Formats: sequence, C-alpha cells, structure tokens
Amino acid sequence: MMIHTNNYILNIKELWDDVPEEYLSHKERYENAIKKAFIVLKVLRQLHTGNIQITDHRTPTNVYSIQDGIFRNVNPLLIHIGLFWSTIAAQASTEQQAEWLQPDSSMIGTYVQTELGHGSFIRGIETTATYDSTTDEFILHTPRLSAYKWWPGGLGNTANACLVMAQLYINGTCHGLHIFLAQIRDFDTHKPLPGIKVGEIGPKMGFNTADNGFLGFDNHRIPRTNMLMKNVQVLRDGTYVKPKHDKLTYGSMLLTRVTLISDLAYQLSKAATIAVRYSAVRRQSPIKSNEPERQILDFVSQQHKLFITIASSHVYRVVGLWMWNSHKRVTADIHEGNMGQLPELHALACCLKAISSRDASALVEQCRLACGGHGYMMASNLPQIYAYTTAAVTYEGEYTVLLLQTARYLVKFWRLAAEHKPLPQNFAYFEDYIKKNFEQWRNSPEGIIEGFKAIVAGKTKAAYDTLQCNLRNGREFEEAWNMASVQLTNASEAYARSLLCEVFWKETVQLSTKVSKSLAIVLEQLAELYLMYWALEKHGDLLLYSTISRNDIEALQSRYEELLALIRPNAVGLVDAFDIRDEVLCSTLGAYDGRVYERMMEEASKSPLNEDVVNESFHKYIRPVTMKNKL
Ligand SMILES: CC/C=C\C/C=C\C/C=C\C/C=C\C/C=C\CCCC(=O)SCCNC(=O)CCNC(=O)[C@H](O)C(C)(C)COP(=O)(O)OP(=O)(O)OC[C@H]1O[C@@H](n2cnc3c(N)ncnc32)[C@H](O)[C@@H]1OP(=O)(O)O
Ligand SMILES: Cc1cc2nc3c(=O)[nH]c(=O)nc-3n(C[C@H](O)[C@H](O)[C@H](O)COP(=O)(O)OP(=O)(O)OC[C@H]3O[C@@H](n4cnc5c(N)ncnc54)[C@H](O)[C@@H]3O)c2cc1C
Repeated sequence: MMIHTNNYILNIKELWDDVPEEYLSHKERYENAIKKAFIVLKVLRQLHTGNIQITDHRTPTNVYSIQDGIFRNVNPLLIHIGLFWSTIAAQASTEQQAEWLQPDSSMIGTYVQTELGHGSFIRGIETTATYDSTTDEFILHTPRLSAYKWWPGGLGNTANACLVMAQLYINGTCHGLHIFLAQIRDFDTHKPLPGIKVGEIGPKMGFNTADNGFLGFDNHRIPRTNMLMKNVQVLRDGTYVKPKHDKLTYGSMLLTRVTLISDLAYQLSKAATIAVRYSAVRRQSPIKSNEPERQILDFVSQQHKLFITIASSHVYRVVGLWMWNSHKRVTADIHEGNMGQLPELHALACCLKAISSRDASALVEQCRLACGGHGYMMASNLPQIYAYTTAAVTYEGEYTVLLLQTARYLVKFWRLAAEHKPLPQNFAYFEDYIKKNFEQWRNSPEGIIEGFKAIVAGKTKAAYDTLQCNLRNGREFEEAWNMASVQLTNASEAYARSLLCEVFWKETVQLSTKVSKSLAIVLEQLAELYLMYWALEKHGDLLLYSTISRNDIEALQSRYEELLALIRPNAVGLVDAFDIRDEVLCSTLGAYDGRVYERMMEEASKSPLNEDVVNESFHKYIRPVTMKNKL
C-alpha cells in the first residue's frame, strides 16, 4: 500500500482526542496514550517491513514528529523505539540481533540504567550480574533499596523486557558495567516474573504518559547469552573477553545525546511558531498614541524575545545534522577498530547536549512569557512543550555533569598548549592565545567567531590555572578539580557556544550558495542575528578575553537592532516554513488560521466545570456558608 504519512495518520480517528488530555486522571492518561502507542507502533512496523510505503519521501522520523500531536505528552513506547531497539542494534552480536530484532517480536522493551541512588555517576550503579558457570546463567540482583532501578520510560506498566545496566561479576572479580537483556513480565499474562518487583513511579512535572518505572531483581536468572556481546564477551567457561574501548558500553547515551539536539530544534520550532503567530494576531496598545493598537510583533522588545528562538531552532537543526554525520563517521571507524575519534565525539556531544537543552528550555519559556497570560493556558501547549524540553536538561546526562566531561577534553588540550606540545588544528587558537597573537577585533560574523574562540581559550586558561594552583597548594587532583568546577563548566559552555556559532555560520554560508538569492539573504540574516545576539549577551567575556572595544559593542548593538527590523517582515513566513501542522502544534494561540480568541473560547467550553450551569459543590459547600451569612 502507498500512503502519505501525515494524511494516513491524521485519518486514524482513534489517535485523536475529543476530551483534552489535561482533564484525564493519571491512569486514564496512560491508558489513552498506550492505546495510541500501539496504533503508532503498528504503522512503524508496517513501514519497517515495507507493507506500507510512504509517498512523501521522508523517513519514519515523520511519524516521530507527528506523534507530538498524537500524544500531546510522550509516547510510552519512546524508549522502546528510540533506545531499546537501537541499543540492541548497536551492541548485540550478529546472532543476538538475528534472534531479538524480529519485526514481530513479543518484546516491548526499555533501557534500564538509572537507580534510586545513582544516575550521573554510573560507575556507582549497584545492581549486580553474577556469572554462574554451573548453569551458564547470570544472576541479576538488587542488593539494597538504593540499587532499585528508577526512571526508565515504559517500565511502569508497559515493558515486558528490558536492557539492564549492571556490574558484571565473574568468580568474585568485578568487570564493571555491562548490558543484559532480561524478560521481566510474562509475554502472555503480563504478570511480573518470579523475582521481579516492578511498578510505576508516579506523577511528574511532565512526561506523564511516559510510564516511568522502578524495578528490583531478587536473584533473577537469565541465560549467559543475554549479555550484549558485540563488543565484549563472557565465554562458557567464564573467560572475560575485554572490549576494544571500555566506554563502548556507553554508546547508547552518546547516540541519544546526538539525536536529542535535533529533537530540541524541533521543540524550539514549535514554540517559535506558536509565539510568532500569536504575536501577529494579538494587538495591544498603540505605539504612537494617535494610531490604532499594533500587533505585538511590532514591539522591538518582542522581536528580541522571538527571533532568537527562530534562529536557535535553525542552529540546532544544522548542528544536530552535523553531529549526526560525525556520529555516523566515527561509528564506521569504530567498526574498523579505530577508536581515535571517540573522545572528541563524546566531548562534543556532551557540551552540545547540555547547551541545546538549556537553551531550548529557556527559549520555550521565553516564548510562553511572550504570549502574556494566554501563554499560561495549557491550551496554548507552551507549558507542555516546556515541561518536555526542560526534562532534557537532566536526562541522558545532567547539564553540569556533561559540561565537566567536555572540560576534561579542553584541559587536556590546554595542558598540551601550555607545555608547547603540538596541538590539533582545531585547537591551534590555544597556542595563539598563549603567545598573545590576538587578532584585531572585526565586527563581523567571522570576527565574532574568533572572539568566541578567545573566550574559550581565556576561560580554559583561567580554569586550568586555578586547577594548578589548587594542586600546588597540596590538593589531590579530584579535589582540585572540584574546587575549579565553576570555571571548568564556564569554559565548556563557551566552547559549545563557539562551536554553535562557527558551524552554523559556515553551514549557512555554504547553503546560501545553493538556494535562491532572496532565501540566502534571509538565512544569512538569521545566522548573523544569532551571532550578534550571543556576542551582546557575552560582551563582558569579549571585553575580558578579546580585543573588542566599547565602540565595537555599540556598533554590534545597532546592527542587531537593524537585523530585527530586517527579519520582522519575514517572521511569520519563517515560522510557517517550519511546516508544523495544527494537529501537531495543538495550540489555540498558534494555529495557522489565526482564530486565537475563537479557539480559546471553544477550548474553554470543553472544561468539565462548564458542564453544569451550577456546580453541585455550590449546594454542598458554598451556599451553606453564604446563606448563613445572609441570615
Ligand atoms: C518513533 C520514535 C522514533 C525515534 C526516536 C528517536 C530518538 C529519540 C530522540 C530523542 C529522545 C527523546 C526523549 C528521550 C527521553 C528520555 C530518555 C532518557 C534516557 C536516560 O536518561 S538513560 C540514562 C542516562 N544516564 C546518563 O546519561 C548518565 C550520565 N553519566 C555518564 O554518562 C557517565 O557516568 C559520565 C560520562 C558522567 C562519567 O562516566 P565515568 O565516571 O564512567 O567516566 P569518567 O568520568 O571516569 O571518564 C572516563 C573516560 O571515559 C570517557 N567517557 C565517558 N563517557 C563516554 C562515552 N559515552 N563515550 C566515550 N567516552 C566516554 C570520559 O571522557 C573519560 O575519558 P578521559 O580520557 O579519561 O577524560
Ligand atoms: C523525564 C526523565 C526520563 C528519564 N528516563 C530514563 C530512562 O529511560 N532510563 C534511565 O535509565 N534513566 C532515565 N532517567 C534518569 C536520568 O538519566 C537521570 O535522572 C540523569 O542522568 C541525572 O541523574 P541524577 O538524577 O542521578 O542526578 P544527580 O546526579 O543526582 O544530580 C543532582 C545534582 O548533583 C550535581 N552533580 C552530580 N554529580 C556531580 C559531579 N560529579 N560534579 C558536579 N555536580 C554533580 C548535578 O549537577 C545536579 O545539580 C530519566 C530522567 C528523567 C527526568
């Protein structure tokens, strides 16, 4: 069968709600979401097996973006689709993949890593997998309360299998963290298997249909062949065959961090679409007293809030794709046994995941605030987008923890520079900074990129010097590192920003040669706006570490304001170009037709509190008090 994905899915009636999700209980929400999840899964499986083919020349990610509208919240199978299968595909041996990756598999899985006691510091994970050579099995065990798995999406009620991260023990020796496939519920009855304690963790700020769960093992046995064995093996006699790199087990986190950058770009484009369209419809106060009230989009301060969101969505789309391609390249190298590029990819993924999630949640919130009171309504969908986006600052590697990973990488290169050892080309600017080869400031995108590199060098130097000073004062390395950690995270953040500016500008300039002149102008305006915005935000750092002057900053401010005016006529066109359907935006404020007030009234009429003209609580609680007072 040939289908157009959007039309096909939009026509599946059971996927679309009559009653807004906010009015359902926690349990009803899950049940509604799981019904839809299995309809979506069926479509994905049909696409995968080729039973249905799409005519819109896109990939299953098309289904992924439409699902934001279907679920409004989160697909309870997100981790099953996004992490369970991809981890098996990346880390299981060919034989294991042949057995487990069947399109008609009974397994509904999840990725079970975090515990009540440990999330960031995964070496501290306490769940054990002990090899029993007499039976050729691993025994999974939760030794204490803090070792209970806590958080995995889909675990609460849905999954019947999972990939568990546990400490591997063979003959009393701990070999560190490894991944094991464990069945946790009966495929037929769905009851937890003996030795399994599993449940749901309760309501959260968002992700309320994600079915996050807890899990404990009481000496639960699984076959030896259930350890994921592509990169590392345990043989029948208990021999441990080491991986080529001991962090290959962490590969799923790396991949998800890379994927997330593009997902956050998409969330930003949704928020920008809602806020810009609303700002074109909403009129509030005249600019000159004798004129009619103006669209709030005409206020320059409103443009300042919104155009950076449009630009940031483009930045993360471009950089997300750039990282995706790097990941593909490095993975191919790893297949060939070359691990050389893995540390760089890890360092980039860490800081870019951290900054993209932090930027995205701040900008989504900025869009919500830019919609005034109406942005506070659930029906605007901005609160839900915020709750979804801000979770990404924490999951898949907490913000600060990831920035500190990138700092390790920066400090290594700074040490090389300080010791006058050869540096890779992309860190040659460290040497320039040490030799005080400062470029004359240029008020241009290229000049700003150079300025950001000077900030990275200056902040890495400051962090490194503090670290050395702490060491000289007799501190042990880890303690000295902790004492310098504020400066270290600052250096990482600056590094991420310089990468974002450089990659976005270079890719935009390249893209501009391939599109029409009029489109190229707008794309370059957006890219320039992004660079100017951040140069102004970080002007204090530029003054500290580059050769910028006060006059240069004033000139940047003028150019920035000029860019806001240049982008204003295209603002609505730019968000329309994100091409997000009303059914996906789910917003009274952001629909294409601009019927904001009509939609708000229509949505309000769905409130159960409007079902009765007089709510029965009046008779029970209000009247006895108010009537008594009258007497
Ligand atoms: C229809 C649907 C279709 C598609 C969907 C597709 C995609 C989905 C898209 C988006 C997903 C959206 C939503 C998902 C929602 C929720 C998902 C949430 C899932 C989770 O949260 S899973 C749990 C994640 N947990 C973490 O991330 C924990 C964070 N902690 C760590 O990663 C590590 O502990 C650490 C990196 C902080 C430190 O590790 P360590 O202590 O073992 O290591 P050291 O600090 O000692 O470092 C040693 C050395 O190793 C290097 N290193 C560390 N990690 C890696 C790595 N991953 N790769 C390579 N190298 C690594 C480190 O740099 C050190 O090197 P050095 O040379 O010594 O400096
Ligand atoms: C919505 C959601 C979905 C999730 N889904 C899954 C899932 O499917 N599977 C799964 O396994 N997990 C999942 N998680 C768990 C998630 O990965 C962890 O919460 C995350 O990795 C952070 O770990 P933590 O909660 O232990 O935070 P902590 O590490 O306890 O962080 C608390 C504070 O301590 C600071 N801190 C911690 N260590 C350091 C350090 N070394 N240096 C400096 N500061 C430090 C942090 O910066 C932070 O400020 C999910 C979480 C959420 C919120």
